[in-house]
Amino acid sequence: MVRGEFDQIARYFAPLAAGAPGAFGLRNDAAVLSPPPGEELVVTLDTLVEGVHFLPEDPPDLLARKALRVNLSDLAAMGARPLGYLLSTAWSSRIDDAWIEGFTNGLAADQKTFGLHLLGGDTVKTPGPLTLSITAFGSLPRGGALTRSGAKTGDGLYVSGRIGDGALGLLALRGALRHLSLSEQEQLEQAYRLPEPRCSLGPALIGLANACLDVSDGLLADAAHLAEESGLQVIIEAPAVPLSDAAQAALAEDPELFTQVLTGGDDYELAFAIPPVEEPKIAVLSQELGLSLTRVGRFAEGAGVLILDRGGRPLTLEVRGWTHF
Ligand SMILES: Nc1ncnc2c1ncn2[C@@H]1O[C@H](COP(=O)(O)OP(=O)(O)OP(=O)(O)O)[C@@H](O)[C@H]1O
Ligand SMILES: Cc1ncc(C[n+]2csc(CCOP(=O)(O)O)c2C)c(N)n1
Ligand SMILES: [Mg+2]
Ligand SMILES: [Mg+2]
Ligand SMILES: [Mg+2]
Repeated sequence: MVRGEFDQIARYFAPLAAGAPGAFGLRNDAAVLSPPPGEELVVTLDTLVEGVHFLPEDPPDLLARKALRVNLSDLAAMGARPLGYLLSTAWSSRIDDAWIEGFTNGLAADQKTFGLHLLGGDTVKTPGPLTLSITAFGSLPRGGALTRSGAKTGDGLYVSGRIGDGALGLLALRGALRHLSLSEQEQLEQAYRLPEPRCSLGPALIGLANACLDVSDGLLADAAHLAEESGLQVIIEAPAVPLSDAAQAALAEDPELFTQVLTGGDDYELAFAIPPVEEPKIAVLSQELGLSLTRVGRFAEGAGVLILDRGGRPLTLEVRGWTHF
């Protein structure tokens, strides 16, 4: 069964807005939102399209959480803490009430985890693929935003967590990593379906990092964005790229998969530039957050991205990351 549009909003979406007074119970034309005193708003939007960003069989609760999390990752990349979000859903013909219930249960769980509420949105039906769009709002101390453009020569390039699990997870879901154990495949699939936005790390990097972004298109492509915006070259040491045990097992069987690790995307880790004087603080922060923060390279005079193998020789890769066109 599928409820009518307004019935759906009242039944499934209004409860998600109950904690946000400015959302008026989703019974008005727009929401009212103010950042905390002394802070400024940070806004971002990402869209997920079935077949492009997720698989038709992805469970609705995980998909909802991924849609929210990719946006939280962009807020974290700027150093912002989440405040709230708008949700646009274009339901395809296969979506029924049970599916929507799973979807909104996923949102409810992550609202709790990350401390934000639904503020409003839009519900439409589409003859095309299921399409979800979230606009997330966050805030940070006035003037504190991290950007992609501040890296300096000699800064270290760091990444959070592990790189490549998301991209390998998609391969696992497509049946391309059958040589791995079931638990290794599941670990990678989980990384693809439910990324971990680094919401505590981002704000902690204000005053430490000279530049920051989140890795969504692939480490090479996104490191190249940092380099370009900062007017520098970025040099990445391939052996330093942090890999999970499951990813290492995948690479042991097929070293060619390293290209996927570097360019496949779906990581939602932060990549950031740290000046040498601040580098000792990164180990402390890593301890405090219980999150590995790994130096994978450095910024130098020049342009573009250079990736070096174990012997310091440049690797040549045809692709750098995901692009839609
Ligand atoms: N259609 C658009 N209209 C206006 N701004 C856009 C549009 N598409 C992208 N942008 C802006 O371009 C910049 C880069 O967007 P992009 O989507 O590549 O970054 P991202 O969200 O960090 O990456 P990803 O989409 O892979 O998660 C952002 O500032 C974004 O707001
Ligand atoms: C089914 C399926 N096929 C391929 C991919 C890989 N992929 C798609 S978009 C994107 C970059 C981020 O998106 P955007 O830049 O649009 O925010 C990546 C890495 C996927 N996630 N699911
Ligand atoms: Mg985007
Ligand atoms: Mg981003
Ligand atoms: Mg994004």
